[in-house]
Formats: sequence, C-alpha cells, structure tokens
Amino acid sequence: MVEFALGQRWVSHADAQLGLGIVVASEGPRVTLSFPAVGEERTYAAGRAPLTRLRFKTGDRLRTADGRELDVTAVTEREGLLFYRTADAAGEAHEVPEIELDAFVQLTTPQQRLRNGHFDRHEAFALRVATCLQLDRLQRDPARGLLGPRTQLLPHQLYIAASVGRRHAPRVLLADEVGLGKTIEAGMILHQQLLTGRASRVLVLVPEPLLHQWLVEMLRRFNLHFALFDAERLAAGDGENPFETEQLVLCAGDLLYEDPEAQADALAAPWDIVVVDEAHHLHWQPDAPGQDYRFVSALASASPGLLLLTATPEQLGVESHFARLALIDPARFHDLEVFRAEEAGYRQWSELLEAIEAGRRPASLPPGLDEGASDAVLIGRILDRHGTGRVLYRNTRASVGGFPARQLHASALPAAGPAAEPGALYPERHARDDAWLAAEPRVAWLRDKLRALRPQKALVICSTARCAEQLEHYLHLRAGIRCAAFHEGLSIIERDRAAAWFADAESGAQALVCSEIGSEGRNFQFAQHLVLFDLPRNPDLLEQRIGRLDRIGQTGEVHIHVPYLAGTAQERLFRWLHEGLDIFRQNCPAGRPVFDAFREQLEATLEGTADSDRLIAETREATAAANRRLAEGRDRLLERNACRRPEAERIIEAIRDSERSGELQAYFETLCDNLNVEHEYHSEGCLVLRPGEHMDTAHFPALPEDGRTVTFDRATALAREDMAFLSWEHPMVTEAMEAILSTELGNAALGTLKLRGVATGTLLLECLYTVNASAPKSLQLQRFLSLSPQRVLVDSRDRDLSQAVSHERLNQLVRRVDHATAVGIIRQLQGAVDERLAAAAGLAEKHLTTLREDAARRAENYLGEEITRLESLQRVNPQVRDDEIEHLRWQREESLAAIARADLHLQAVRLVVVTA
Ligand SMILES: Nc1ncnc2c1ncn2[C@@H]1O[C@H](COP(=O)(O)OP(=O)(O)OP(=O)(O)O)[C@@H](O)[C@H]1O
Repeated sequence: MVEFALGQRWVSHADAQLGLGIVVASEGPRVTLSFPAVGEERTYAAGRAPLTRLRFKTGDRLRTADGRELDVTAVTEREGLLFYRTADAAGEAHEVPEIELDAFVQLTTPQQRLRNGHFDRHEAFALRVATCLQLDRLQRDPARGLLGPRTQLLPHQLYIAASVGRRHAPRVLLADEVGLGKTIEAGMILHQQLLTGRASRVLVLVPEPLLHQWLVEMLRRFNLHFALFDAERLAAGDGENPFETEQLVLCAGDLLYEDPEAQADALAAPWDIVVVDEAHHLHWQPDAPGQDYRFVSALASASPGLLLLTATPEQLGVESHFARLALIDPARFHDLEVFRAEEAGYRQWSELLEAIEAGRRPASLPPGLDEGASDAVLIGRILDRHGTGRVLYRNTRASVGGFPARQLHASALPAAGPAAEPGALYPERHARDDAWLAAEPRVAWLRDKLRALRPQKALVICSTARCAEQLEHYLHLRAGIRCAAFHEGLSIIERDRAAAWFADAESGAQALVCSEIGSEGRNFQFAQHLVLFDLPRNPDLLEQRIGRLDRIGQTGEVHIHVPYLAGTAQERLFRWLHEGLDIFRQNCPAGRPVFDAFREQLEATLEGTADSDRLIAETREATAAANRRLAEGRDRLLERNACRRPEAERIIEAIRDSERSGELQAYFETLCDNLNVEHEYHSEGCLVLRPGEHMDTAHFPALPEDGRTVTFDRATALAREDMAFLSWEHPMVTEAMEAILSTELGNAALGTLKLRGVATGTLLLECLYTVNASAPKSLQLQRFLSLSPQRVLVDSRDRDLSQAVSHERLNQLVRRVDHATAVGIIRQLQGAVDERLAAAAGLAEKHLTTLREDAARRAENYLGEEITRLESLQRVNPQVRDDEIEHLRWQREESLAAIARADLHLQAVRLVVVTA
C-alpha cells in the first residue's frame, strides 16, 4: 500500500501537464493533491492513484520554486519527506526540502521519465534510435550539403560546389560561360555553407531585372527563403537597421549604389557571405573606381565570404578583370603589371601539364614542384598552384559538352528610305516618333517571320527600351501577334509578368520583345528562336543575348535569326561578327580581345571609310590565333581546374547511392506515423502529406495546413515543380529530425518479452548514448566526432548483451504492456534499474575514450594536413591568404579542446522484463 504524507511531491503519469503536485490531504483511502502549475486540486483513490513520487538522485539537477537551478549531491528522508543536499553553480551548498521544488517540473530526461512512468510507445523509441543513427550517418556523408538542391547532377557544378562549398569563408569568382549555371553554383555553395553552419548571414546583390528570378531559384531549388529588399523595405526600418532584421537578403545592387544611407546600413550589418551577380557591371578604371565598385569593395573587406558571378570576366578588358580579382583577394592581386606578366606565362604551365599527362615528364621541374611527387600529385599541384586557380572558376561549353547546335538564319533585306543610309547601324534611334515602323524593312520582315514561326515562341532582342516598346506595340496592335514587352521603362512586376506570360506554354505570348536588359541572366531556354533585331558591336554582349536560349535546359536546336539591311553598316557589322569572329554558330572566347584590337578599324569600316573584306580577313586570322592561344593556355588551365572529372563523378555517385537506397522514404514514413502526419501513396516514390488531427506542429514545422505532395525521386522533382523534393536535407526532414532529438519523444519505453532459456523476471536495459560536444557550429566538429550513437544492452547481472541481441531483434520481440502494469513494474524495479543504468553508463564510457582518441587523431591529421598544404602552397603562390592558415590553426586548437571535453548524453532508455 502506498504511503502518502503531507508535503510530499508526486507527478501524475496519466497527465504530465499537471506539473508537480503536493499532497495536501490524505484521509483513509483518499488522497488529495494540489497542482500549483495549473491551479487545480485533485482527489484520488489512494490505492489506484496514477501518481509517481518524484525523487531526484545524486547528480540530477533540480529547480526550486524561486527559480534556482541546483545540482543534487545527496538525498535524505525524514518523516516521509525528502531533503536534498545541493550545490549551486558557485559550489555553495544548500538544503532544499521537497516542498520547495518548482511545480513546473519538466520530466524530460530518459531516466526521469522512466522512473516517473512517462512511457513512450516502442515505435517512438525505435524512431528516436533511428534518428540518431541517421543523423550520425549524414554528418559523415561525403555528399553532405549536396543532397538537397533540386538540380540535375551536373559534374562541373557539383565539383565547384563541393570544393568551394566546404571552404572556410569562400572567396571566388564564378565565371562559367553564359548559361552554364553560375546562379545554381552560387546557390549550391550557399546551401552547403548554411546547412553545415559555416555561414548564417548572406547578402546577395543582383541587377534589378534578375531579382525575382533569383528569389524563385533560391526558393524552389534550394529551399532558401531570401527576403527581398526594395526601396520600400529599405525605407521602412523604424529606426532599426533593415539589414539586421533578416538573415538572407536579396537586394538590387543599383538601389544601394545610389543611396549612401542604405550603403551605411548594409555595411553596418555583419555578413558571412556577400554575393554579387553580373559583377562585370562594377565600374573600374585605374585610379578611378566607380562608386558601385568602391561600395562592393568595402563590403568585400568586411565580409569573410565573397562570391562574384560573371560570364564575361574580361568584358571590359584585362584591367577590370584584375579589379574584380582584387576584390576577392587584394593581398594577392595588388599589381596589374605582375598580373599581366603571369597571364603571359599560362601557356607554359598548360604545356607542362600536357607533357606530364602524355607521360613526357621533363627532366627538371620548375622551382616549387617536388621532383619526387607522382604524376597525379604533380598535376593536382600545378592546377592548384597555378595563378588564379583557387579563386577563379570557369567552365566553357566546350569543356562541359552536350549543348545543342546553333543555326544561323541571316536575312539580307533591301534597304529603302532613310534606313538605307549606309552608315546607319540603328536608324530607328533617330526617329522622332513611331512612323519609322511602317517604312522599315526589318519590321515587316519580323512580322512575317513571327507569323511563319507561329506557334513556336521567339525571343526578340533589340538594344533600346524605346525600340522594344515601339516594336511590341506594332506587332501586338497592328499585326495581331501575341507578344509582350520587356524593358527598363516597365516596373519590375510588369517585367516579371511579361516574362511569365511568355513562358506560359499553353496560352502564353508567342514573342517577347526585349531591350538589352532582357539579354542578361534571364532564363528563356524554353524557346528555340532568337531574333536579333539589331546587333551590338561588343561580342560579349552578343554572347549574353544568345545565352538566353543557349543555356542548360535547352532541349532543341537554337535558331538565331538576324535581319540586316544590305549594303549598310548593319551588313558590315553582321559580316564582321559572323565571318570574322564566327560568333553566331559557336562561342568565341577570343571575341573580347579581338574586338579591343580591331575597335578602330571596325568603326572605320562601319562608317564606310575602310575596306570590309580586309578587316574580316584580318579579324578571322587574329581570332583563330587568339582562340588557339586561349585554348592552349588560360582556358585550358582554368577548365581543368574548374572541373576535375573523377572527383565530380565520385560526388555524383555518393549522391546517387544515398537516393537509391530507399532509406529516406522508409524512415520518413515512420516519422509521419509517429508524429501524426497522414501520408498517402500518390505514385511511385511520391506521397501526399496532410497534418493529422493530433499533429504536433512543433515536430513538423514545415508542413502547410492544406498538406503537400512530396517526391523522393530527383527526376520527378525536376519535372514536377509543384512537388517538394524530399531529401535528407529538405527542411521538412531536417527540422523534424532536430525536433525529435530536442524533445523527449521516444526517450523512455517499457515492455516485456518471452525468451526461451532466460529466467522470468530478468531485466534487460537498452540504452542509447550519443556524444555531446559543445562547440560553435562553424567548427564543424562532426567531421571528426559525429553523434557516434552507442547502444548498450545490459541484463540483470550487468552482462553486456549489445552484440548478442540487436536493436532490430529486440523491436521484433518486445511486447507492449498496459500503462498501469508498466507503472507497477517500474515502482518495483526502480532500485535495480538505477543500478543497470550505472552499469550501462560505465560500458558506454569505455567507448567514449576510444571515440575521443580517434576524433582527436582525425582532427589532427585532417587539419594538420590542410595547414601544411596551405603553408607550402603559400610559399609558391601568394594568393593563399594568411588568415586562411590562421583560421585553420584556430580550428585545430578549438576542435581538440572541444573533443577533450566531449561527454555522453543518454538519448533513450528502454526497460524490458522477461516474462513467462
Ligand atoms: N543543375 C541544374 N539542374 C537544372 N537546371 C539547371 C541546372 N543548372 C542550371 N540550370 C538552369 O539553367 C539555366 C542557367 O543557369 P544559371 O541561370 O544559373 O546560369 P548562369 O550561368 O548564371 O547564366 P547567365 O550567364 O545567363 O547569368 C537556368 O534556367 C537554371 O535554372
């Protein structure tokens, strides 16, 4: 018979919400408790009360009603009441009678919950164990950070993402050719840095027309919710720095470049990574940097990470290319002349590389290269130590391969009227109104071309907003062609709406008429026809225009239509670009330097004062020579460095392995079952999820009220944007996993089993420990010391049965018992259970020592190796920054200290009693 005494503290195992009760009356067969936490009194039949006495043990931490947290050092009992000897944080002793305990007691540790009869179902226990094991596996997965993005697995992107995304404070120039996925690469790097805790605050600056596209790409491909900062948002600070109110900010660069106050705010907020898209726009002249450049430069020095994106790093010449590299690493790129000299030496490195690859290793190597190193190591080092290797990544169409062909359709039109003026490249620019449209042969040609192409979509690009506006009016109103305009005269919302209408496959516009702003960054690869209503002189701009269609995701041939007026400057420019540079049918890496070299001659030819054929012949020769030089030197080295195929293939295989195993779906369904999320089969690899009636949103924060269809299959996710792509890195999965471990769900269970040959009454105690090492997230301690779950199974005689009976086997054998019986069992066996817990902890402790030693060795090896590598690199390649090496040393020290402090954390406990 249970004895109750006034002042004792009991908890209700039937209703944990009541908190800690106090016995206020005990008369005969009835006992009354007051529950101060909820302001209620309850009376029970003393023999059947669903109550458990709260007894803290030495080593537990208790909380008093006046809010003190104290560690129990001894427990005594006097006249039926418990008195705790405790110590506070300063080590001072206090005696606490149980009456002083806080009523809002949270029994959350597995020991407390087991002792007090707060049991979970065995399924929840198994889920907790599975969650620990999976988290541990994921922390060590070679594809960590790369599983989540909803992208095709393209080697050149994954290689960059893996090598840059794992760096501390990455600072790089992503300079892939137009349309190869720089935005995606930046997203992958950010995703990885954020997921692994290396970064948490990011500022992205993009040209205004690309804001929305960035916002959508970050969300749908990476589940990254950026806050969009427009003029209104910047103004609505209420005295607070708006940049400090969000972690991930996306902002139009121009908005900041023109606003000193906003610049000051942006600079005052701390960033881990700053991203600048279309970075070639930043103005720079030797000794006269533009204000945009100066601002980005200030941001770049304040932020540890920096990603600059540009498809045409040399669009404005080698000086401004150098200026962008200087933003990334000012210590390394401080002298333009030295940089020029280095560029001249690229070819020599490239030749050496090829010779080694072909088995023709020279007898002596340039200084700094180790004669004893194997060919593979040597090749790696040359690439690594070469000029811009670590800071500049450039993939080209040629290196990536698999792009569809381009077809050029040039139309020479008879010139007539004012347009016929031989020097007029853009005659419409001089028109006062739109009367020119009726007389201009290219307009009539465009109308007929679009009609002939119908229903195929066509992107029309011309250089000015006025021309785009007038053409669209004409085509729409006078020629009855479904088209929309896209130019700087429209608001950003109007532009996005126009682009979306054009993208609509079924009832969308047939044509989109863009000014030059439509030629940058935008995704129009669903169309196969590009009409160049006029042509720019600058080959890089032309490459940008063609890149709208000729980009990743283009499935058909790209048709480029060019109308020009015969016998005018238009024809001469077309011929120069086509016959001289051959830029329509394929990318022309040498376009920019050749343009620089022939600029004056080209102008004279356009004006009709120089011989066109001669210019073309000279240009062709110079282009071929420059392309060859680049291919043999700079480009070859850069491409090799941008993507090392074998490594990229290994990463892809690791991602595929993880997806093939089907483990995620099985785990996720169990997760849903335990967290009251309804899941229904939708199709192969796809589920429909709905919040169940008793779903705890704290466990499943990312599920909308009206449910969500999800897929575990990458191909389906790429085709079906409406479905969430569930990977181990999707917020729905990561947040639910974190929630499980941060609550008590599944941490205490009790059951029985029958086991032939084992005496009735035998206890089996199954404990799961994880390693707890408190360290800043940015240390990435999991690389060396993961959760390392340790399962220990002991019997009544403290024998270690961990190997003899597996967790899975126990799950199959164990039977649930009703709650009242379970409470009865634990009351009876409390002392024995405490002893078994101590024995299990002793066994786990032995493993901990080994784990700590292994982790310390791993940290020492890995970080030591990194430090040595960077130190030796720095001797031959000054681009390796001092602070990178310093940071690694700090990491090593802190990691070793945190590993030494690591201790065990009991995650879950299950008591199993053998019955007859
Ligand atoms: N791995 C991928 N999986 C699926 N789509 C991709 C992938 N990589 C790129 N894309 C798509 O290809 C297009 C080009 O990618 P992105 O915009 O990142 O290229 P970019 O190099 O930044 O282009 P630009 O030079 O025009 O700025 C986009 O539509 C993008 O969504």
